[in-house]
Amino acid sequence: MRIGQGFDVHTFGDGDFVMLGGVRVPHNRGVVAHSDGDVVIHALCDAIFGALALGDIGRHFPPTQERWRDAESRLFLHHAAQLMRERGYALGNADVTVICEAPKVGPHAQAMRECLAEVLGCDIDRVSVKATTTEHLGFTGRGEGIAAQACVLLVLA
Ligand SMILES: Nc1ccn([C@@H]2O[C@H](COP(=O)(O)O)[C@@H](O)[C@H]2O)c(=O)n1
Ligand SMILES: C[C@@]1(CO)OP(=O)(O)OP(=O)(O)OC[C@H]1O
Repeated sequence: MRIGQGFDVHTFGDGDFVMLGGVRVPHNRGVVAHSDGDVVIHALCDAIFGALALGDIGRHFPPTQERWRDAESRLFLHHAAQLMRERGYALGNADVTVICEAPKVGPHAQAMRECLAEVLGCDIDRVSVKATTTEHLGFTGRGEGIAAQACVLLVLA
């Protein structure tokens, strides 16, 4: 078994939606990012890369490379899942927490779980998506940005 954790932050910027767990969530801001800025998927990728001791998302998809500009983050997760399988592991479970005052994640959590499970190639009951505010404290509390943290357990396939 291998355990991994990941964390990601993006600043809010111009726009009217944020990508979260592969789902387009309407919001009065967008995010500033090289890719589509999906903090859920970025944290999940880093958790998988961490569990496999394969570095981090920036090593696999350097922000200096034009080819990743506006990229769909589900491509990153697909790659992480492929590396996991190549090394003989399957996803035991993944647990993600989104941290922001808004948008509300709850109404979209099921769609995110469905999308993540599809990209990961696993049953939906292995994937959890939760959310919390920070009670108006800190950068998420001031609505300056959005964060996500993820934990994964990888089991021998
Ligand atoms: N962006 C968010 C934040 C929170 N939720 C849901 O609200 C519950 C209460 O949040 P607190 O920070 O006040 O504990 C939380 O447990 C989530 O169910 C949400 O959907 N989206
Ligand atoms: C995802 C990558 C892709 O170039 O860029 P960003 O979208 O800026 O996201 P970040 O969470 O900063 O991770 C770094 C990069 O790998």
